[in-house]
Amino acid sequence: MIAIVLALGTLTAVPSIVMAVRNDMWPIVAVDVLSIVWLAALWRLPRLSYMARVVNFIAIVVFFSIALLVTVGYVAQIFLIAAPVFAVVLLGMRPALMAVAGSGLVILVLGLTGWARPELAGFPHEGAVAPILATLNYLLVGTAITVSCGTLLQKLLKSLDDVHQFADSLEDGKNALHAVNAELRLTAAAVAQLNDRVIIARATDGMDRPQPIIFANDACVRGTGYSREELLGQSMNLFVGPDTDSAEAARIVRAMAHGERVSGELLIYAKSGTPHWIELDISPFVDESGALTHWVSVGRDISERKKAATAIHRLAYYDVLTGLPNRRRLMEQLDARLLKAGNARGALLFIDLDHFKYVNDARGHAAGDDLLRNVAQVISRLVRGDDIVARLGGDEFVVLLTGIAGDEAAVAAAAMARARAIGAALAREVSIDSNHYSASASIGIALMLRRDQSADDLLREADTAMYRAKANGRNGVALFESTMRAEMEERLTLETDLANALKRGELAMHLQLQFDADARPAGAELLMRWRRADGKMVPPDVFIPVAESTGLIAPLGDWALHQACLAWRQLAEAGHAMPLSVNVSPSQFGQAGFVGSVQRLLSDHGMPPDQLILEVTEGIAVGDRDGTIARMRELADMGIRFSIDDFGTGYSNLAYLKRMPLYELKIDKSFIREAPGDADGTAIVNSILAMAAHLRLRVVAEGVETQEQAQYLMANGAPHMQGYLFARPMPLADVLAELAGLDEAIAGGAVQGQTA
Ligand SMILES: Nc1nc2c(ncn2[C@@H]2O[C@H](COP(=O)(O)OP(=O)(O)OP(=O)(O)O)[C@@H](O)[C@H]2O)c(=O)[nH]1
Repeated sequence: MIAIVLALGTLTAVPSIVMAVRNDMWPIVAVDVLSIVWLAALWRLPRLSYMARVVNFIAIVVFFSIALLVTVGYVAQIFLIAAPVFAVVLLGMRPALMAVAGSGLVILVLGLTGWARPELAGFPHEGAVAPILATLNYLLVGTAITVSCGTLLQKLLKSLDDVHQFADSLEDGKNALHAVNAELRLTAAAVAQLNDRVIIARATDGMDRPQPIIFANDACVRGTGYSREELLGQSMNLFVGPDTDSAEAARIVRAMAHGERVSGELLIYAKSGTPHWIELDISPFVDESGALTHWVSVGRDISERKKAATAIHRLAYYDVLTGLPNRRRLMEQLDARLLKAGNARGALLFIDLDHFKYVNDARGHAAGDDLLRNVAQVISRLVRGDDIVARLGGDEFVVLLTGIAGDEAAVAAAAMARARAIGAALAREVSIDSNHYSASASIGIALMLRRDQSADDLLREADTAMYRAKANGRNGVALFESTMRAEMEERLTLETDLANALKRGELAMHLQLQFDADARPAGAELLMRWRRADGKMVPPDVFIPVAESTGLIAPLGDWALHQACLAWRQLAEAGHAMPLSVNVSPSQFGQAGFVGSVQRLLSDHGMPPDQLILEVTEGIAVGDRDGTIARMRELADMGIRFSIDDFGTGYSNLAYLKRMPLYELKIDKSFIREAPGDADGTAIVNSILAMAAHLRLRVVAEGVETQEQAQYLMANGAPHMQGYLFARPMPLADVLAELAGLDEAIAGGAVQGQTA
């Protein structure tokens, strides 16, 4: 502003100075020059503060005005008004009003002193009236102009302020919009990146009309195989396929029709037609007025979870080897059938392969498995419609025949015919891995006749009939008859009684001495005896299979080992320490911790490991052969010895036998019984003895009952002998007495006579 005033001032000052010089008005020249120089100085001194510049500037204006008033006359008073105007602009209202008052005072003083007298028409030239009136006029107009300027300026500033504020708020709004925009982009990016499938569909009136998809994220595009363009505008029904559960889909649509959030699991289809399971959550989206505008569907692929659940279900309900329903599934299905059967007739067939363990022994477990799979297929091919085939375990299969019409006799006849057909089909030779097999089976039949028959009853009846078929010589069919019920109940009682026999102390351990070629006691086999509470003895060949089938064999086996340790101590204390043989069943041997528990027992009782002989059967290596052999080696490394019991009755795989750390073979009594009279029996015994010699194994011949048998054995390898000829199984006390008697006899030299 100073520059402008300086320029304008210089512009007007030049003609003024020229005129003043021409007319010799040198004070005017001085005033003009001084004002211009002052202004120029002010312009060129930028380091002056704002206030100093303003005060100097207003001072120049006042000086210039006063000088003009004095030199030119009262007419120059107009210049004085510039001071408050500049003041109001540059300093504000209050300094401006002070400037008005100050310049009014200047006019009054100049007027009264006569330096610049106002000439007012009608008023005397002299006196104070004209200066006072002129001053008042000036004050009035000056104040009006100053206040107007000030107010105008304030309004202007306020407006400017408002404009600024508005601009600021506009800026804030813009920033906020940017933030919202960024957030939206972030959310969209996050949704796009989600592994869950997100679909947004526009809600249209009525679920019968399609709800068009307006958004589908990348996961949805990837998972369904449709491009985004193919998805947009389509209805979510696009994913429904032939195996989609229509009831579940309808439930979801119903909930949507009510505007409700809904979740569920659905089998949906990709564009390629591949089905997969989706866990869905569909939520309604409403606008501010509460109106439903969109559906947001979030889906997660749960195919893997479903697959795992199906696998778990299969494991729980189906047999892994054959794929047939297992016992649990069979029992559930049986229960369900019996419930809704009403008067419908049916029959349950219990099929057990004959001597299946020979296949395992002779051809190996894998061949046994193949045969079981083949049996499953053969039986499955022979059933119809609603019939059920299941594998109970081992070599046991069950068939439920349904829909048989007629009275009891007709149902029985039909069931017998079907059972025989199955038996005949199984007997047909099959070739597995270039080996030929044919299976024979014993089949028991129970008829569904009574309404009160439970699944357990039916199965037990069929099982009992199957036992009868086995007892009748195997490879046959037997129908359950009410007379067998007593037998079945007897078996049931046997199971429960056996479970209690140990606790009640009904079991006893007898020892049967074994003799060497010089007829000296060389060891003893421990044999379990069970006298029931009613005093009746139960033979081991009756209760041992029961113990095996019920799992009681494990605690019984532990008990037997414990008894062996106790017996050995007593024998040793009586001066007759000798190796004791204990039978171990495959299931007991296969128990985790068996090795450790044997080791503990021996050390607890101070029995040397080489005094314990574990008698196992050839079937011990069925299943995990390598594991069994490794376990045998572990025990053998401790010093424990192994004997193969009933040798010759199974189809032993000699290659495996050779890998076992064996000490002894026991020739089964059935072969000894036939020697030396029967040529076949004798040949078998001879070859076992030769093989044992070849393998450097000790041999014990079981069941030696006659002098002829003993002499024959003495003449053919002279194995150890066990049998009634020498000693019967007896309680330990009797054995101790017998041994004491033998000692005396040997001392008396009478032993020769006994063995001659
Ligand atoms: N290969 C194979 N064998 C099995 C399986 N489960 C059980 N076994 C064997 O199947 C055999 C069943 O034998 P049992 O039914 O008791 O006796 P068996 O030899 O068939 O004789 P009988 O039934 O008296 O005619 C046992 O030796 C088991 O070890 C399996 O999954 N695979």
